[in-house]
Amino acid sequence: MRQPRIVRVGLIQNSISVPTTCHFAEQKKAIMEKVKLIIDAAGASGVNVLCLQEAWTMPFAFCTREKRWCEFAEPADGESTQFLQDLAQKYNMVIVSPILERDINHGEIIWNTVVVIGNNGNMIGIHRKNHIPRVGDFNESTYYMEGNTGHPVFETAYGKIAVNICYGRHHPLNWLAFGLNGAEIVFNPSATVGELSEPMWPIEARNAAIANSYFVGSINRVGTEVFPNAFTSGDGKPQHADFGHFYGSSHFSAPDASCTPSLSRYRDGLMISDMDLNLCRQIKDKWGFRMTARYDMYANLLSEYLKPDFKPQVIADPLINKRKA
Ligand SMILES: NC(=O)NCCC(=O)O
Repeated sequence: MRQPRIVRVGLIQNSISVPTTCHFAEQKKAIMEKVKLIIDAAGASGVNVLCLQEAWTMPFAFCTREKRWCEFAEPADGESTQFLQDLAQKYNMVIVSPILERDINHGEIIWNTVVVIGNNGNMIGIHRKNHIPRVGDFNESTYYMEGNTGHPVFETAYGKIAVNICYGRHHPLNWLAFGLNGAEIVFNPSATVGELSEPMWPIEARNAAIANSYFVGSINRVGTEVFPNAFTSGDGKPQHADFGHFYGSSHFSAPDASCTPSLSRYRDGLMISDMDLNLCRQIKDKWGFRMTARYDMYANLLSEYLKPDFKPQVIADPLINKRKA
């Protein structure tokens, strides 16, 4: 009986614009100029909520473990947020902006953060990446720690949104927590390469959308970023100067298990999809996942598991070694 709640949602994937050897200010400016054109296209298309890719203002330099890339970090209300605030207001659009944050009020430490900008150009709030990868060349723990902002859901003019940043998509409890807080759309801005994660990419977000009865917007950058100094992955293989290929393939998943086609593996792109947020409740009513979830049972297991004297509940076959030859 409710009126449809149609929201037009956009995802932007892009490569960097100039080589990583250029002056940092030039690199950032070039990316901002390129992304502005795509945001303008989203605005002209009537997008209501738009999400950019992880650390969109910079090359994904964390593989290098060189600290000079921290130069790209900026306060949550800094240059890129101010740049996007104007565009959010101009296009009456919510913009989700993942950046490298420098927290000037807390010792200038660095976080992997998303800034949520309302359609009036106001800053609604921030969220910091909960799970930090230590896999292959993704040595991000060199730069920032696990986030301290929990699982906020941002109530915007167009719906309740949340952001599960990149590696957090491998953690089902992270997806769950955004759902428990009432998210209707969860964005997953990412930076990941084909050799590492491509077989997982079409599965994890889609599973999360089904299990949590919400929409998911998955974004990955595109291209191969070559860095000035070679680095190793600590796996005995030769040193190298790039991560491999960021495979794009941004797409949406819906709570009814449907999904859109993906953007290109190679080119910049803007994915736009209209979604009726009523589907979240309709699927909850149909499947009853929340109702049947037995959260009390799992809360109990988790609290037992955290105790130092926890013993796994394993029932061994008493005849396990008794088989005659
Ligand atoms: N940026 C990031 O967290 N990448 C980790 C690699 C992955 O999760 O696929």
